[in-house]
Amino acid sequence: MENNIIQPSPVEILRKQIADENGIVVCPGVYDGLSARVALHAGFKTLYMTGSGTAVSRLGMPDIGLTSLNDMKQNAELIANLDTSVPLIADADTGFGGALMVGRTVAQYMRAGVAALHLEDQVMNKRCGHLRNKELVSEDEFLSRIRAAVNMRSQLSGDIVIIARTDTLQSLGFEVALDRLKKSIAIGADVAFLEGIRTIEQARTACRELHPTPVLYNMVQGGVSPHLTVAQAKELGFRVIIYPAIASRAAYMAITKAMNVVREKGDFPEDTGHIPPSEMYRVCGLDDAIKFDLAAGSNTYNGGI
Ligand SMILES: C[C@](O)(C(=O)O)[C@H](CC(=O)O)C(=O)O
Repeated sequence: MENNIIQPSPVEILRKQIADENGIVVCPGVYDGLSARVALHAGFKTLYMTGSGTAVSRLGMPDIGLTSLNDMKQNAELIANLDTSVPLIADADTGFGGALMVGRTVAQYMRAGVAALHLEDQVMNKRCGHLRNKELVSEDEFLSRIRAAVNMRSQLSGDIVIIARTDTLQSLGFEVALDRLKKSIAIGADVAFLEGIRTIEQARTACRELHPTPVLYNMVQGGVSPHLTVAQAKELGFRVIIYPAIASRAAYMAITKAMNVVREKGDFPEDTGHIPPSEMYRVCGLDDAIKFDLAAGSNTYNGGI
């Protein structure tokens, strides 16, 4: 029976994607069920759950350390399970506390079906990596976060890709940042994430120095890092590229426009999105839901919708 075929787990799929030295894993940032569905419908093979998008969408608050483990884990679980053949890389901020708390975070992300998570070295009162005046924890504290993640992974049966992110470049410089990433890799981190890269030269050097460990590029629109295409990032040596703000910015701009049109014109003209409701429901899995219902012998949707 079709359902008995053992599918590779999301983390197995991701490990294979990342292991391809000639490829680059392209991950659009998504922040909720709809943005994830649209990305899946567009054909992306890996997704990224943005903490920033989670903060603005779930809390209506900025990315300044307000999302809790529960907010992030619930969002990640929802997104990761829409299509388990497409792995999810999820933001885990600082891990939300000391070593024990980081361990809980890793365990909960693993149980939620998340394929990879990233942990950073900002203080708990963190902020978006592309803002000014970030505060950092000591190297020892950061490494204890990574060690806690690695230890929890080996304690549980299962797997998760651990991505070490450092925010030190802004205030402590390139050498310190690279050193923290190298030490994280020595402890067991699988992927390196140098936040806030400023120049192409830094990008190239980081990929070269950290090789063969895969390095992730954070392509934030309007952020501090150089604008790179997928092809350019690949050429520089990156093996993963995330577009964290792609969906949240698009939604923000489109919603703003639609709200202003209705408020100003007292009307909602055709060009502001007249699609039948079923179009969006289809992208959100309507056909599969109907198929499942019919196969169960229910006749709820026999007459169509
Ligand atoms: C990657 C990131 O952590 C995120 O939350 O998506 C943010 C991106 C953003 O704020 O757009 C970051 O700190 O770089």
